[in-house]
Amino acid sequence: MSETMAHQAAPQTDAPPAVVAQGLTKVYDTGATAVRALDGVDVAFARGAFTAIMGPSGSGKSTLMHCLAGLDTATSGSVHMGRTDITGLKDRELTLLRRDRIGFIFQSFNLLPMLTAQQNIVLPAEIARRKVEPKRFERIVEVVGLHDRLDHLPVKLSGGEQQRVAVARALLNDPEVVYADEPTGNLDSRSGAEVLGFLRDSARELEQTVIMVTHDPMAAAYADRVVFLRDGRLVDEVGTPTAELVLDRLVKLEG
Ligand SMILES: Nc1ncnc2c1ncn2[C@@H]1O[C@H](COP(=O)(O)OP(=O)(O)OP(=O)(O)O)[C@@H](O)[C@H]1O
Repeated sequence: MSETMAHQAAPQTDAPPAVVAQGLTKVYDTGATAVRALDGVDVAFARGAFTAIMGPSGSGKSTLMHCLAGLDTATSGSVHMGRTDITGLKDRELTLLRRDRIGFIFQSFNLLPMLTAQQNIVLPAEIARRKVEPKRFERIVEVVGLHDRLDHLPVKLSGGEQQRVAVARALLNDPEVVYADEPTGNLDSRSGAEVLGFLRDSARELEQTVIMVTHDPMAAAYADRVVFLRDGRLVDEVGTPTAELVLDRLVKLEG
């Protein structure tokens, strides 16, 4: 999807971006030396857009994602989700924010082995005592193509199918943002392409905001926009990325 289309897909209101970080700084105090993992990051993520975060190893990608998603707290600066300033929230409030407003997809799928695909998909809703809308469930299962796999345990599913279950689980609650951390890191290239296609479709068709950390230029090419970190700073970005363009920028950053 072109950047223009991504912007057209956004609702025509004066709603703020899905996520905004301002002056985001994270210092890890490891005793002898302090590591400045994030050094004043300003970035906004549009609603309904699929954005990839890239950068050399150690540039701060995971730290940025963890601070944006309320999994870690910043040393200074702020993170807004919509109109909510999440910076000052207490642990309990952050837990509820993650449960009710965010979907997560991890490299390692994180499915419960004793539950079927369907049970895994609806588990977060059940824990939160939230009613699952049958239409929404059907739609999501259709998008990720899992109809004939719903009764299977994870061990009976391929890696790609397991990650599709994780994608469905993340999307079911219609979260404001889905964070994906190297979602294709454990998949072969065909299964990876499928999962990335679903993430792209969920942004296009469901207006789902998706923010993904990846090392892989091919994966980043599925996004509407790629932002680049180096030494904890946002140093570049590309709209309407291709794998070649992303690789070119990465090589420049690492050089
Ligand atoms: N818990 C921690 N304690 C101390 N330093 C940390 C901690 N977590 C991360 N760091 C440091 O912060 C910097 C950024 O790390 P981060 O994991 O965010 O980078 P990254 O871009 O995700 O790296 P990679 O691509 O290798 O996963 C690195 O120098 C790292 O060593």
